[in-house]
Amino acid sequence: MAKLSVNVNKIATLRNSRGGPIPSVVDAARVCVEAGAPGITVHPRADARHINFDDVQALKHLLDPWKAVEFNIEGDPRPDLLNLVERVRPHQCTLVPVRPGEITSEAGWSPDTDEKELRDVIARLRGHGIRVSLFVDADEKAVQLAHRVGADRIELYTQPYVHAFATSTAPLSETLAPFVRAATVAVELGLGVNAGHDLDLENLPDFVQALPRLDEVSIGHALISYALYVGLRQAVLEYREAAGDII
Ligand SMILES: CC(=O)[C@@H](O)[C@H](O)COP(=O)(O)O
Ligand SMILES: NCC(=O)COP(=O)(O)O
Repeated sequence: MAKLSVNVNKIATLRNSRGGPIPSVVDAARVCVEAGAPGITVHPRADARHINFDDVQALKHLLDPWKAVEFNIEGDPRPDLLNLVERVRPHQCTLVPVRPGEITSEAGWSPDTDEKELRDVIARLRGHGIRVSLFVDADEKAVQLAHRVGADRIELYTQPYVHAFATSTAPLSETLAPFVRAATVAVELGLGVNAGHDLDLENLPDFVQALPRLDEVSIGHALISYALYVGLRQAVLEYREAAGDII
């Protein structure tokens, strides 16, 4: 079983497409938590293509009274984002590498990333009581990096699993093996295990079932897209069930 954290980036994408206030990110997040979602995730990118800093502050205000709901802010460790995270004090900050011009996340932190910068950023955020997760590929060396730089958790970048799930003729166990191994190493090192990117109702159950530990899955694009057909409350209920959260 894994806790579902709903990424509401794409609500802001739709909102920004017309330049007005609707749909409301806060109203959408409220529907999610009222449907029992244990977490809300946002990724306020430098270009503010969807979630902006005002959204983050408004979500913090919404979620504060919901003591059982976690707020997760993702992003690259740029100064303005770190200052925002220090002001907002979310439960978790997920550090994600960002490549110029990317449409979406394309990979986790490389195992040969400069450790000092990451270690200093992580110590700064943890000093405020914020749990830090490091976004990594399913690579033992990247998991070991996360441990060396003092992260509390890893977040496994699941797009390679999703792609193989949809296209590969190899046994599913082969597709899952790197993720199982990476999660096993993480547990051995005392790290928590999160996962995310392109997960959906089809590929999620097998992934949740296979890993030795999975604390959280953050899901946005597929869930919000599905909600366009069935409604946001129903989408959250189905995704909670697919994540193994007993409804
Ligand atoms: C880290 C991750 O895989 C997702 O949070 C992704 O970065 C979402 O960003 P977009 O919603 O801009 O695609
Ligand atoms: N960390 C992954 C996330 O927050 C949502 O990714 P996606 O489901 O929008 O691909």
